[in-house]
Amino acid sequence: MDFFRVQSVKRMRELIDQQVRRTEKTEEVRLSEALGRVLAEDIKVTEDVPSFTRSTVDGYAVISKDTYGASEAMPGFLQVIGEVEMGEVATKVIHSGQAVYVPTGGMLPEGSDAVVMIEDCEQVQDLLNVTRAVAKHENVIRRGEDASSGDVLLYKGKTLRPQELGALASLGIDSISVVRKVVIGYLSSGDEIVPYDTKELALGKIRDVNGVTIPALAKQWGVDVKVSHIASDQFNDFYQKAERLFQECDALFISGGSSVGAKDYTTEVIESLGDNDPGIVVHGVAVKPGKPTIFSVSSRKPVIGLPGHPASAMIIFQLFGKQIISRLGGEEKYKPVTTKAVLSQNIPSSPGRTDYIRVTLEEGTPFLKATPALGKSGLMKTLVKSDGLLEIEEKKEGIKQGDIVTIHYFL
Ligand SMILES: Nc1nc2c(c(=O)[nH]1)N[C@H]1C(S)=C(S)[C@@H](COP(=O)(O)OP(=O)(O)OC[C@H]3O[C@@H](n4cnc5c(N)ncnc54)[C@H](O)[C@@H]3O)O[C@H]1N2
Ligand code: MOO
Repeated sequence: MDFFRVQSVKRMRELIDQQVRRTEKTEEVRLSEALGRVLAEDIKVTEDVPSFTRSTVDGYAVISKDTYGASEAMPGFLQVIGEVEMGEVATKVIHSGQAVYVPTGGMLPEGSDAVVMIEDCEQVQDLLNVTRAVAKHENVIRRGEDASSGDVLLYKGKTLRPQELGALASLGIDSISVVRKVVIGYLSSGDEIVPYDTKELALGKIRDVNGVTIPALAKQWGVDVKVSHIASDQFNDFYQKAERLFQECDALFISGGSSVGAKDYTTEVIESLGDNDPGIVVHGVAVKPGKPTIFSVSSRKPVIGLPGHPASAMIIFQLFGKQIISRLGGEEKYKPVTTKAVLSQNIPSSPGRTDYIRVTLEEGTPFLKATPALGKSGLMKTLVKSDGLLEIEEKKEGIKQGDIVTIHYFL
């Protein structure tokens, strides 16, 4: 087999970062539709949040200095001059020696700079016995403390999580510019592959598994996927199906034929799409499983040839497909979701390639326990059993029972 442009995993990642550019297209979305989307603009703060200084507790607004030295043994005395209603403007002005009752979230009256909790004082008619001193700004959120007019609240490239949506809501922002959703194309190839809903399977045929796993993974990442009918091992049929998807999508993923068998047209088809500039950048990655991976860029679109074996296809899509999609979607930095675990048995490995071992995770203290789900890359059962992938670096000859390892979750 002639893998003429084999690269390490690290180099493959660098090449993806270099070659794959964010889709320039943006769209306006309502806040209620913006979860998981990537901001296409910086969001400037145009008003102070909160717009008034608020209490964080039920208590009495005071001038902090008036409480200095107050204790259980030696309470301080203040005069209560009124109370603030929730949601209303505080109209009273506090002078030295005075206090005003405020509920949690209520506005602090002018002149006050802290709040004494009701647990730390006792009101007898209009006299307040304060048994604990408060520092300046204790138990309050100051005007503009959350967001101050003129600041940048969120930068372009930020993926919007519930907390970012909450921050936007606090500013009253309902319409934002986000990077248009990435649309990927997926195509299974091979004369032996038949639609997965085929009831009577002819001998020699197998059901299309990758046509289900790869689009499902992509959907889990919030990507729109167009799935083509399976391409046969005939150049024209294969090319036409690939070309249609290539035109309609931001990136194309093809499974099968990435190796170099006699009837494998994948390379030829990939080279026929678009301007083929720079064309195939990588053919073969020093990785197990998934060595016969193809990475091409044509007419500024990435095209990936995934190895046909279902575990290899899923693992390669997880490793590099996720990175490509994150870059197309304009995310500031691709962050794999990982956890530490302690290994339950020795695993040998050959130096010179990165191994990805499927593992099952079990509870454990202080680390989760990782047990390899070993098996051939054509088998589904090891994937079904596993929770994530364990990476064995290129230079290592294996890892030992008891080693602390990093696991990439299947996401
Ligand atoms: N002589 C060599 N042969 C192979 C080598 C090698 O180094 N020397 N590498 C092997 C490795 S590693 C892999 S991985 C496969 C990759 O082959 P292809 O990407 O060309 O894929 P196919 O040959 O088309 O398929 C491989 C295998 O997977 C099944 N398959 C394909 N598509 C699907 C699908 N959509 N759903 C389910 N299963 C699928 C296919 O029937 C084959 O059994 O090459 C090795 N060969
Ligand atoms: O390395 Mo291949 O991807 O056996 O399965």
